[in-house]
Amino acid sequence: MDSFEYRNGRLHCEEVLLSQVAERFGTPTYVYSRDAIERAYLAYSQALEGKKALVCYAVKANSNLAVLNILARLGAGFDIVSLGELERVLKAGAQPEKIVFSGVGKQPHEIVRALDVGIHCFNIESESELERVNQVAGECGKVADISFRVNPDVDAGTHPYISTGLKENKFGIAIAEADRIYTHAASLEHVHVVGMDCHIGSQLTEIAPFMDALDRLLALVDALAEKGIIIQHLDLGGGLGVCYTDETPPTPQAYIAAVLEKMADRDMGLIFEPGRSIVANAGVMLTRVEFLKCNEHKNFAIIDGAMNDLIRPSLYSAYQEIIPVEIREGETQPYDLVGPVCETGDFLGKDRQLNLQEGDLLAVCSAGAYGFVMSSNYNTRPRAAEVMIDDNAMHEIRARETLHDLMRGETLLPKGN
Ligand SMILES: Cc1ncc(COP(=O)(O)O)c(C=O)c1O
Ligand SMILES: N[C@@H](CCCC[NH3+])C(=O)O
Repeated sequence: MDSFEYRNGRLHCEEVLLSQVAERFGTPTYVYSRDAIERAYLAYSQALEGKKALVCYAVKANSNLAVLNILARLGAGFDIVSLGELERVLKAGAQPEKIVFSGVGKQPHEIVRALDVGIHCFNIESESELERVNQVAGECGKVADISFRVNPDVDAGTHPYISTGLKENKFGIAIAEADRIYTHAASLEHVHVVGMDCHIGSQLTEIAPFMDALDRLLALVDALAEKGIIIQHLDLGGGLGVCYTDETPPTPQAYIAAVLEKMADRDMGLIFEPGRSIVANAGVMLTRVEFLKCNEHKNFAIIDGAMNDLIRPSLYSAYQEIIPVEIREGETQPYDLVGPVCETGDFLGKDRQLNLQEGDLLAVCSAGAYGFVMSSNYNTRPRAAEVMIDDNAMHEIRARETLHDLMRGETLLPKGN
């Protein structure tokens, strides 16, 4: 969160006071720092300089067009999981040959469009999907470059909902089956095997599980090479964790150095698909205290941001720091920070030591990843605004939804029957 700092007790992003952002755009509002996004991306791309490598930002973490455009300008590739994400990255200026298409359920029309624009490759997650890509490519008179997402069965040591590389998870093809499936794919006419990928989970704070997975993939690469199936690139997915509170994840530099060491002098391309580690700490969500409500058991601060705006605390019991936009001296008390949504699970933080008054502004930290993108209209609440701080200026990069937006596309039944 080094782009957000206190000066004289007031929280700033660069020279911009966050209280001014709230005044101008209201709350809840997501605020991102262009500088922080750029620095996080460059940590990856510079560590890979001179290598045959692509950094494909995982769009699902934050798909705002302005965010994507910042990354596209730096030459980033993109990891997409839907047609919607594909259209967004194209609009934001992505180079199609730097796009990889992940996800367990690609639909025929999505495959057609991806073939049309000429993406780098499809990360295929099952045999049925292989058949579908082969068939659709045939119908289009094309050959699709493909990679298989191999499930290496390693424990990423992260939250069970965001752990993806165990054999009980729905993702990828089982490593034990990979040899047979690759061999079959090599015999198909409309796919061309170019890569191998894996993604073992998100918010990993240790290098070891990545290295475990890499060892297993490299053994498979070697076994396939003996059969004449040459893997040109390895895609190690995303998953590098960030500091939300006191975690000490490896830096992208340390992680990449460990990967490069293991790759030694193999002549293979590398792809990384970082999401969270590019954007999480480049953003905060501003919210205002509406009411303080205290009883003999609890102090509640009812805030105007809720689980529909930021679902990570409710969904994963995720911890995100919540800090005052203006520090007030004096005694703190433990508060549960709860939103206006009609669910007991609607909280952004519990037992937080704060000195609060009604009307105070708070910043929920590390909200740049899996924040706005996972928001919803539950309780018919408009989705928040998004603002980018760029060169000491604030830019509204998405307006808060209006009442009109909240009913868009719906119709009443015709009268009569
Ligand atoms: C296939 C794939 N790639 C990349 C990512 C991005 O992960 P992270 O945001 O943890 O870097 C994800 C999400 O976990 C994913 O499922
Ligand atoms: N949405 C999750 C991460 C999921 C990663 C997507 N594969 C989070 O907020 O931590």
